[in-house]
Amino acid sequence: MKPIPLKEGIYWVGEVDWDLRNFHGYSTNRGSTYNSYLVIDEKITLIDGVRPYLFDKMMQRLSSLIDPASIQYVIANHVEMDHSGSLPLIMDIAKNATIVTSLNGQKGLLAHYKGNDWNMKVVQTDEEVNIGKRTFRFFLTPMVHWPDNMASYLVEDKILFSNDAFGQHIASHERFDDELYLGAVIEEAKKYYANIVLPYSMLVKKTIEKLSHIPIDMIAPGHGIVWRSHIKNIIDEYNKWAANQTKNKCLIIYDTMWKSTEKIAHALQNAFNHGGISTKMINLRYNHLSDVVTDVLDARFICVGSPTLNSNLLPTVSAFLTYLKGLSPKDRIGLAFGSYGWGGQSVSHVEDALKECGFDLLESIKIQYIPDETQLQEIYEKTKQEIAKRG
Ligand SMILES: Cc1cc2nc3c(=O)[nH]c(=O)nc-3n(C[C@H](O)[C@H](O)[C@H](O)COP(=O)(O)O)c2cc1C
Repeated sequence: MKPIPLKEGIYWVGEVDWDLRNFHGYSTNRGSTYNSYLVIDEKITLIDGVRPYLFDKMMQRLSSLIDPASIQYVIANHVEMDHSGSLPLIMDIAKNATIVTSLNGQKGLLAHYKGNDWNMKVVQTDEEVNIGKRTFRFFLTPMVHWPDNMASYLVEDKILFSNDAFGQHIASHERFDDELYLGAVIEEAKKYYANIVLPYSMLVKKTIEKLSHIPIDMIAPGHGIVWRSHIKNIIDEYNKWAANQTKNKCLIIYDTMWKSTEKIAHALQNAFNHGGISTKMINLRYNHLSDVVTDVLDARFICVGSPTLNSNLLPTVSAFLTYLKGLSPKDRIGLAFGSYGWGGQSVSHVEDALKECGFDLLESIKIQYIPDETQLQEIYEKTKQEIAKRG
């Protein structure tokens, strides 16, 4: 349980969660970490914490460096329990410590951990707190992704403790971006952005703009690896995602009971391919929602298909549409399709959901029972024309 130095006197003291595979419904195939950082100065400062079941391991790391009772500041960048869950345990040990947080952080922490009488210092954007040789400057980042979020910048060492921003769910022995395969780290950062940050892209843009004025040697997020060699790469990616830059890529997302809807899906695939658009077939029975929305992040076309089941959608498609609406990606081109037997309500349900997302819709495709070769050819021709109209 060794602490890992970031710079002199600054250590990662978090914990790796090797077994985590589901994080409030987000599939974390590579596990995760909860990153807590310790700054040893005149006033010993702890930044964020771990989930309570990992507290003892975190304490072992801390205790190898300092007496945990001597912690004077605990910076709470975010109220969510993966970072704050061990705060009551820390405050029981560091009885004289002051929690440094945003105003919404204070409200959120007191609403989570009721009945506590902690010393708390509320900070604003650009406010500074001196801890000896070093100074923390705070940047409030409300709604990236909770109202309480903030980032803490260690001025002299040029380290940005960004909490959820720039994070990735990766469990690894390695702690830095240059110690792992960069493509995999960016892919996990993309998944994190799509599932957690996407609805708040406008605010992300503003945050990046604000941060562009400060020199940064390291970005130390709340999950995953610390950025020190590829800071420009991750900021460039964040800029693209926040600007909603899509590729000429089409997702054909569906489920099917007897493969009729799947036949339509393949006819659509051929039409998009003919238009020079790369396609990805995503059967919701075999793909996790959090992976599907990772693809949504940079796809221009989103086709969604469901057969009619009991006058409604297949539950997998329904769940996907609910998740998609919540994440609200903007400026996509959508298409609803599906097979039915008699009422055929599924396609209009998909259409309604895609309209609610604000997508520009291509003409929907609805086929009774099994599409034959003529119908599939018609779907192909019609979709080709629709795509051509969009340029
Ligand atoms: C359990 C069950 C319930 C169904 N309910 C409806 C329905 O309410 N309305 C309807 O139009 N078709 C209904 N169907 C018919 C299917 O939509 C139809 O068989 C369709 O072709 C299936 O498409 P798929 O092969 O893509 O699953 C139902 C089929 C099943 C198996």
